[in-house]
Amino acid sequence: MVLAGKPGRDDPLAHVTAPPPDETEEQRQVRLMEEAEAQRVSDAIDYDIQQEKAANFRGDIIKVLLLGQSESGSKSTTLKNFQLLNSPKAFKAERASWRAVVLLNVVRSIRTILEAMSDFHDAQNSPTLSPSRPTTSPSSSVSSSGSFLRLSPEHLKLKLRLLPLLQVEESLIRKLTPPGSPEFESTHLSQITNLPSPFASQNVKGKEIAVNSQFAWKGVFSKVVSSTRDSFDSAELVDWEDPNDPGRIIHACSEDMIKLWKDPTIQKILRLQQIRLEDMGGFFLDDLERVTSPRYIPTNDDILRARLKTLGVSEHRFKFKEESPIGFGGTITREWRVYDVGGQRSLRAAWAPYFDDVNCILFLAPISAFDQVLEEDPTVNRLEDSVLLWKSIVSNKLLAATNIVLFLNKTDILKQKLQAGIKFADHLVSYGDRPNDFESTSYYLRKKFAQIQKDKSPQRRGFFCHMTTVTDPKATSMILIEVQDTVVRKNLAQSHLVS
Ligand SMILES: Nc1nc2c(ncn2[C@@H]2O[C@H](COP(=O)(O)OP(=O)(O)OP(=O)(O)O)[C@@H](O)[C@H]2O)c(=O)[nH]1
Ligand SMILES: [Mg+2]
Repeated sequence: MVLAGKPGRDDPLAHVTAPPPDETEEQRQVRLMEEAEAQRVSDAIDYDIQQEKAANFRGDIIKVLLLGQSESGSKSTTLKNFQLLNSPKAFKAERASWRAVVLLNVVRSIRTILEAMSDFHDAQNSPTLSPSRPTTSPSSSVSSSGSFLRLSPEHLKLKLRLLPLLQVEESLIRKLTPPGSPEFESTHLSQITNLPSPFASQNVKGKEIAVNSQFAWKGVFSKVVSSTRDSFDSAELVDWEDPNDPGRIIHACSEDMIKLWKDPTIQKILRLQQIRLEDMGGFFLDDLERVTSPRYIPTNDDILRARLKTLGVSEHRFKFKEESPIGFGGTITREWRVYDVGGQRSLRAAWAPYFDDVNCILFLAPISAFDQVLEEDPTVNRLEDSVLLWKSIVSNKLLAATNIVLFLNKTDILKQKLQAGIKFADHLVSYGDRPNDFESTSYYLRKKFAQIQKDKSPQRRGFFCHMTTVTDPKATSMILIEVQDTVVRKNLAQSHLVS
């Protein structure tokens, strides 16, 4: 039968959206009200999208994407610097929430030492056992100074006394990543307490807690206190009387932790196994007395040094006032949207959807990582990974007109490593016999990144590069102000070009 021509019949959705044939007057009124409300919501969304497009076009909204490998030193730390610079009050209000992360970082460092002691002990006692770290071997019990290394009964007692910390770690992680949260599967360490020896578990080694910034982890350790007072002190959020507060056990273990970290034999064992805790994110072992004290609240510096791996992508908005470019002495407010992403290889596919409308990419390359390998793939050198990532970002056609600012970061650690005698050329053969100092190595890297950008960019773009230590808030704030300035100027120039 031919139905064409009958009103509504040639619209395939007509019968789906049509009112039910037996609709009462009352039902009709309800339906019409619901339809009107749905239309209102839809119009409001359309309006918001239009407004945002217009604001984007005028340069009122500036979108910044932070990119770089995991622990690049770093995206989340740079974001914290943005927060510190543009909304210091909000940053201060969150200080107490970071206490759990600092304590977790402390416990993780101690676990690394305990595992190194176990490896060393096992390798010493069973010459046939394949040591879990490449540099540990029975013969490695002779230190570089030639003296014979041995763990004493006192060391083993110390280790036993520190065991409760492993349960603290587990309970901190459980609170930060409750079952059902996306992070739970990737980070939980529940096996650790079920094992006869907590150090026997190979699969927890190197596991690091990751938290999706969307998840409200900052609230999980807090008392419920609501306050809009300006003088609000985030210490009020901590329930200091809570008998289950993880800080209590950590405080009780404080003296033993200090003893362990300062012990010369332990230091030598760590060196033999090439473990440099002081170069890793979240290093607080030199501040144990302070960070494990009762009623400890992290300082701004502590928060910048705290390490919490990112999963997913999160957006952070800041209002930023600046002088009007037209020169009437007034100010204009711009909104900055900063996107922090997880840098681990498996998470990089999530970056692409952000490429088509960001105004600026801040690319972070940890240049201190020249002698390290990726946690997710130990066959890949971390500096090489950063270089390859840089190549793929600068050559990406979607990003051809996007401003890219490069931070060659962790310069403090690079300096320390070179001073400690670690040879740059041993890991980068092309470096040849140039001097093993900071000036030469950083100059070499700067040139290398610049050359790649020049060769691979689909169209000409300026090379904006900063040598950074983003855990230094003062120096970083100056750099960020400069970056903000450059991006605004470039953005204005671009919008004039298109208008
Ligand atoms: N010493 C030193 N430490 C740094 C520097 N930059 C970052 N860090 C530390 O390195 C660790 C890792 O930094 P994050 O900002 O968490 O790294 P990320 O790039 O966000 O890493 P993912 O979330 O895994 O992608 C943190 O503990 C930082 O405090 C630096 O310039 N010097
Ligand atoms: Mg991060």
